[in-house]
Amino acid sequence: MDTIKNITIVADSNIASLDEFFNPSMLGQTSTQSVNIVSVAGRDINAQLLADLQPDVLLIRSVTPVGEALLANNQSVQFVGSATIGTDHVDQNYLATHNITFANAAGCSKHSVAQYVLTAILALRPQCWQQSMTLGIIGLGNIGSTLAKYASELGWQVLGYDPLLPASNMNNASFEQVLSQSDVVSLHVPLTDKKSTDKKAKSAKEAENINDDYATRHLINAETLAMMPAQTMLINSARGPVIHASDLEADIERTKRQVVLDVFEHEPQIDEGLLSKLAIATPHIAGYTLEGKLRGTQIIYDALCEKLTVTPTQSMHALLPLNMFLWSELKAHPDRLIKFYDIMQDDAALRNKTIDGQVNGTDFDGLRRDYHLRREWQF
Ligand SMILES: NC(=O)C1=CN([C@@H]2O[C@H](COP(=O)(O)OP(=O)(O)OC[C@H]3O[C@@H](n4cnc5c(N)ncnc54)[C@H](O)[C@@H]3O)[C@@H](O)[C@H]2O)C=CC1
Ligand SMILES: O=C(O)C(=O)[C@H](O)COP(=O)(O)O
Repeated sequence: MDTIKNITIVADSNIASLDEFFNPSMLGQTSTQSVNIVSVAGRDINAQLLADLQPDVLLIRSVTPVGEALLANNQSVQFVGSATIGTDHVDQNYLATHNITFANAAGCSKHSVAQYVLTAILALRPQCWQQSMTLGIIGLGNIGSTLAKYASELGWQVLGYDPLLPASNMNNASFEQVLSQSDVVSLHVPLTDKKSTDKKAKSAKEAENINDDYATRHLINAETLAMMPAQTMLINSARGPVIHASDLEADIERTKRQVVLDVFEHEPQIDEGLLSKLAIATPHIAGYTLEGKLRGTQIIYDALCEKLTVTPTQSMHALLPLNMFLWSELKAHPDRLIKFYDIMQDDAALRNKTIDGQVNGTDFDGLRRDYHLRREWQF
């Protein structure tokens, strides 16, 4: 791609600071070269649009499925960047076999999501500021391990389960132990699927390094929910289909469990039956801080610069206003939580969109598009 004169980029308009990062000067272009950036809603990026625009670069977030259906007739795209941690919407094997470079933004919002989880717990159980409790964490990668650090700052016990990592003082329990012995269980796994007998699908999983003995779709279902005492809170800020939605609804009906969902199995449509039973519900914004989103953009910008063999010159730090949100201050003044993050406001905004027994996809996406990005607390 370093020989391309003019670069055409199709990008999800929900990517933060697109123009500040992806312009001729920041992409090392000379005065005779141009960067044409077309930004559209992520769900509107389709094969026809790519055929019409013939972009060199595709920049997405989590709502654009990328694979054969999108790229079968592609002659132009050489780089796909997803400004997200999750990659379940991208067929990475398809990209690799078609010689298309892929980058995602691993870890970009790990503090933001961990802070979302902490806020949810402390909003629902303020006594946990003073009292020790056991936090169960399923998935101890970037977000799970960051959450564990906050938990230990608060003097909480951590029971962690991650079968793909070595045992450690954090990775210290079985799945059953985490579910049955925790006061709160928080999910931080990627969305992955079970073994396929189809050879092609199997090698795709191998290429993406997914160990499907531990597939996470419907990891939380009627059987696993039954392992959790009724008073155990459940939080999902990973991916909706990690929890079987109708099993969860039946479980809450039976146990009156406190459940916090940022992600939903049938997102972006949310059924009021489930919504009305949740302790906190938010529209997939756990990672939506200014820092989390800008870091996502920075990571894919750096990767594109590498592909273009130019030195990255834009830095998110030049775009960030002063951040006054210090974790040390909040820890010393728990009564300031609402000023750091008013999670109940996000909850109310989602519930207020209920019409005719559901929140529709347009309204759900609108809440995300127009979200006032919060600030990440400095740890
Ligand atoms: N709600 C939101 O706004 C956001 C949601 N996410 C979601 O959070 C997920 C986790 O993010 P990171 O921690 O950064 O990813 P990561 O890749 O750093 O960590 C995921 C961990 O889960 C483990 N894992 C995989 N299968 C497992 C299983 N069956 N049981 C237990 N552990 C398992 C892996 O070994 C890995 O250590 C992402 O894949 C994404 O889907 C990420 C960012 C924002
Ligand atoms: O990074 C991820 O993974 C996420 O879930 C994102 O924060 C979600 O944001 P969108 O990509 O859907 O804007």
